[in-house]
Order: sequence, then structure tokens, then C-alpha cells
Amino acid sequence: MMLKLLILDRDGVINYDSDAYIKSVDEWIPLPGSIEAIAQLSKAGWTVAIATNQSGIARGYYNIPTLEAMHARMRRLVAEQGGEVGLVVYCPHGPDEGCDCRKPKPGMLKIIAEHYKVPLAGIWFVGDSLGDLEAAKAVDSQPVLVKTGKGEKTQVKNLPVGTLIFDDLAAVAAELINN
Ligand SMILES: O=P(O)(O)OC[C@@H](O)[C@H]1O[C@@H](OP(=O)(O)O)[C@@H](O)[C@@H](O)[C@@H]1O
Ligand SMILES: [Mg+2]
Ligand SMILES: [Zn+2]
Repeated sequence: MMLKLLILDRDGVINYDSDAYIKSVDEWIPLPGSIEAIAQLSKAGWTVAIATNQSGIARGYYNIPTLEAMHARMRRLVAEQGGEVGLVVYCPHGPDEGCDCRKPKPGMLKIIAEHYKVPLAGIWFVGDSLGDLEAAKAVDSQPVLVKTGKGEKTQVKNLPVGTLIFDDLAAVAAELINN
């Protein structure tokens, strides 16, 4: 049976985002219902992976141990709700480095798909920025926009055809679990 894989963007989908970047564990604050949504999805048999741009590393705003500590906190909070977080892939590069992993490039989605040995076609990728949706479209995944984070600003842009729109991650989870 095919793995039920869901890929999430991080900032603005799981936790509050900030134009000043999320620079410490203390600044990493879950959005309402997001931890519970991930736990419910994983308990319902979904594998939840994450693909996140983290140019704050290249910009010197925080370092990799701090980023990993944020992710350890995220994993602990989800585990406390009986769920688990799968593979977390991040792009530590700056916009001018020409890497293959920074969204809107689909490199991180490809890494996740290869890790789980599943095709990316039709896999839901949930984000709050246009780059998230474009990354999904580039590999024939399903772009899903949430209105949290930068989502409401993104919603008025020229979205990839077929983009699904939900209020938040909890609404995405309810759709996937109940249908
Ligand atoms: O939403 P994800 O991919 O999880 O992470 C986004 C963050 O890396 C940061 O990405 C930055 O964009 P630039 O990287 O400076 O273009 C800004 O949008 C920040 O507000 C934001 O916190
Ligand atoms: Mg985001
Ligand atoms: Zn990169």
C-alpha cells in the first residue's frame, strides 16, 4: 500500500512566522491547532515531512544547532500529543547562492520523495508563500495554501492553477483525515 505522505512548509504553517525571521527556540511558537493537526495526521497513518527555507542561516541570524533545537521542540510537542514528525529538510542557503534546494525550486521535495521512495505526483505540499506553491507545481505535486503566516497576502497573487486553499493546517488535516 502506498505511503500516505504529506509535506509541510514550516514558518507560517506550523509556527508563527516573522519578517524578522524565527531566530531562536523561544521565537518558535506553534500556530493554534498545528501541533494537534500533525499528531492527528500521524495517528491516522499519514507521514508528515517538512521542507523549509532557512536563509537566516546564510544571513547569520542563527546557526544550525539553534535550528535543530527548534525542530527538537517541534518533535517533542507532537510526540506529547501521540504523533510524530517525519523527515525535516531545510535549505540553509541565501537567495543569491543558486542552490537547488531553496524554494520555489523543488529540490527539498525531491529529497523527501526519494527518502520515502514515493512519487511526488499528487502529493499535497502545504505552504503559506507563493514559492511553496510553485515548488509543488514544478514536480506535479498538489499545491495547498493556508491563510496563516503570509497566506492571506499570497492568496491575492497569481496562484498555480489547481491550488487548494484552507484556513489553516487544522483544516487541511480535517480534510485529509475525514475524506
Ligand atoms: O516558510 P519557510 O520556508 O518554512 O521559512 C521562511 C523563513 O525562512 C523566512 O523566509 C524569509 O524569506 P527569504 O529567505 O529571506 O527570501 C522571510 O520570508 C522570513 O519572514 C521567513 O521567516
Ligand atoms: Mg512559510
Ligand atoms: Zn539551498
